[in-house]
Amino acid sequence: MPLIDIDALHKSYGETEVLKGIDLHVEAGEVIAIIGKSGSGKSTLLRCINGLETINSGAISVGGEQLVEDELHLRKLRLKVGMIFQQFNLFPHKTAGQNVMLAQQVVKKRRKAEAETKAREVMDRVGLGDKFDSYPDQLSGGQQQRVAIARALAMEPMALLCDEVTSALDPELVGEVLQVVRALAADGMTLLMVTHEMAFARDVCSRVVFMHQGRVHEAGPPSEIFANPKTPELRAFIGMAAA
Ligand SMILES: Nc1ncnc2c1ncn2[C@@H]1O[C@H](COP(=O)(O)OP(=O)(O)OP(=O)(O)O)[C@@H](O)[C@H]1O
Repeated sequence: MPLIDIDALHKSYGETEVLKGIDLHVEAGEVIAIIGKSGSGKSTLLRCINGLETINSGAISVGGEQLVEDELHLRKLRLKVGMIFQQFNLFPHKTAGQNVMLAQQVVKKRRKAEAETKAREVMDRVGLGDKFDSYPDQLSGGQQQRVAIARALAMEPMALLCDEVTSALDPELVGEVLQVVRALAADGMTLLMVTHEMAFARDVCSRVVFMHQGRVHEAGPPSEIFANPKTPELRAFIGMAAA
């Protein structure tokens, strides 16, 4: 059974249907890039998987458990998938380490010592072992985003959803964050990432999903999607992205 199973997902905001029947099945260990024009529904799809948005119809399950919209269930589901956003959303008055410890203590009810051990382990994993006691404003944007990744990893999610995690960064800081994501992929983490980094999608992802007007318009391995796009919409998008 796929780790993330999405069937006939529909999502509207008011009268506007943003997701028009999405089917997507993600196996454990897959690294999927979601690409498409602004407004095609990419972020909304991730937010639905994480239970941040209610859905109108269809079904989403993670780890074999179906998303149903009662609060307790949604909270459990959010624990199974981590999400990383364009903005890092760190608490400015807490150190990097405390930021990584906090959700563990509040949500997972870990004791302080246990949360700290885990926080040190994941800070090491993102290459920031020496920044445990630094405050966010003492860190670069790339380092802050790596703290946000560490914070998600500390919750031991079954999959990570990444929503344009490099878009807010200065160009010279993009590489270090992608390097961390690349290492997670190599370690077997299941990743679903909305990205504008086409070279990264081509090199690292096992599958590329092209969204257009609320639907999965074309999907396949990067070799096919980039070298042999079948639809005019994908051809136009790739042409635009390369420009
Ligand atoms: N909370 C909301 N209320 C109303 N409309 C929304 C809301 N969030 C998104 N939308 C609309 O839904 C559509 C899809 O938005 P979404 O952010 O999912 O697209 P996207 O493909 O991720 O775009 P981008 O690349 O610009 O982030 C857009 O037309 C957007 O204006």
